Amino acid sequence: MSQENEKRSAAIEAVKLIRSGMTIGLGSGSTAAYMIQELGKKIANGLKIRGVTSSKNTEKLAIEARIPLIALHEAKIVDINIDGADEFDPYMQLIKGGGGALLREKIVAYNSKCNVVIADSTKEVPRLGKFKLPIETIPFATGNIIDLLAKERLKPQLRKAGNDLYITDENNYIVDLDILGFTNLAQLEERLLKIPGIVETGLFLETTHKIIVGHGSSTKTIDR
Ligand SMILES: O=C[C@H](O)[C@H](O)[C@H](O)COP(=O)(O)O
Repeated sequence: MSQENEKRSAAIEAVKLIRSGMTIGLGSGSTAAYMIQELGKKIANGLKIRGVTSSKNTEKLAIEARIPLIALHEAKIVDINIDGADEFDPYMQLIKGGGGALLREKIVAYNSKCNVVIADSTKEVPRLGKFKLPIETIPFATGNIIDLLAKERLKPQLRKAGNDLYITDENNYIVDLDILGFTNLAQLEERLLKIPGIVETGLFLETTHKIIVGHGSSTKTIDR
């Protein structure tokens, strides 16, 4: 329960950054869901914003919260993108994609002026990698990608949803990798993105400007 309180506190703190007229990137996951709820309350009280969603699930929540939505291309550039993370380290590097939304999330982050991450205190780690790194792969290539990455000591696991394979919003697969033994994350990212069929990785190494972490009943803010 306290983890949920921390998520909610971080989300509420992040929403304080939002002003009328802004275009907001709406992240995915349980922490982002608190932010969407909070934005919905502010909109009911007169806040005028537009949202760009990062997943089908977020789109559904945003519609329920009555947040006016526009397509990414209509927005061109997002003013503030608020999203969760599965892990963050002291260099503001992230692992994302625990919920499978990493591809659209990375696209929204790339097209945003300011990226704010909201998280509970369990997400803060000295070094990324306890959480398995999700990568999004094209189904046609996935078997060969798994064979290759197994040889590169990344212990690839094809993600399942119950008895079925997990399918992303872009109709791809997710493969989870064990990156604990890898210290040069930029090099790892470059290596992975060179393999045809890997569409994107859940490593967000340079995009984050601000992290708001729930700590007990308060929050801590880390700025770049
Ligand atoms: O694919 C999911 C996203 O990257 C989420 O932002 C991430 O998994 C964190 O989710 P949560 O806030 O539920 O821990």
